[in-house]
Amino acid sequence: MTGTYIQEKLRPNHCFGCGLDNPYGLQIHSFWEGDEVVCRWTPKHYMTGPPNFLYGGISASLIDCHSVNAAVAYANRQAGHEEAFDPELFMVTGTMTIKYHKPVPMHEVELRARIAKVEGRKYLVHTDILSNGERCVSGEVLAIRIARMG
Ligand SMILES: CCCCCCCC/C=C\CCCCCCCC(=O)SCCNC(=O)CCNC(=O)[C@H](O)C(C)(C)COP(=O)(O)OP(=O)(O)OC[C@H]1O[C@@H](n2cnc3c(N)ncnc32)[C@H](O)[C@@H]1OP(=O)(O)O
Repeated sequence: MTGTYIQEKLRPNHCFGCGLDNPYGLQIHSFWEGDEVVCRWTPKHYMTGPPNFLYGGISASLIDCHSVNAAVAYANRQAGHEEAFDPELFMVTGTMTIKYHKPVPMHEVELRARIAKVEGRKYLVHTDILSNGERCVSGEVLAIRIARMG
């Protein structure tokens, strides 16, 4: 792992997926590994969908927040604000497409995101969810930069 977690640079943040200040949320912790943003995360026992497998909506939430946070980290890196993020650099999800390749077992998963394209305010991010190194879910998220809300 290189550097601290991306979410630590986004506080205060009560977002259900990525807010470290939301004790009821998913509490993802993402970090740079080369040009990819990585997160390792373990489901709670009550997050099942199909018996013994992760609920698909949780997979979508993980991909959503991990991808948007990756885009925010990328934009800050490009702007030279890697250590302390620029509070004006804020993004939301515009569009998200999820493909469920295989059911996700109820143990630790790894998310891997990479920035595929930047066009003006739009950041296209590809993220995979892997279980034991095998791709189970993939997502394409369009993060859109906006003026800071809240
Ligand atoms: C020291 C640092 C401290 C920082 C502290 C921060 C604390 C918190 C930090 C971090 C939290 C991170 C939180 C992560 C959040 C997780 C993900 C979510 O749950 S987000 C919630 C769900 N998403 C929404 O609610 C969006 C709702 N939609 C909107 O607000 C607008 O529609 C918005 C912003 C998406 C676009 O509206 P416009 O008026 O600003 O801009 P227009 O001109 O319409 O679009 C700009 C460009 O984007 C395209 N675009 C717009 N919407 C699109 C869409 N849905 N799909 C595809 N393209 C779209 C347009 O075609 C346009 O492209 P062309 O420039 O012409 O090429």
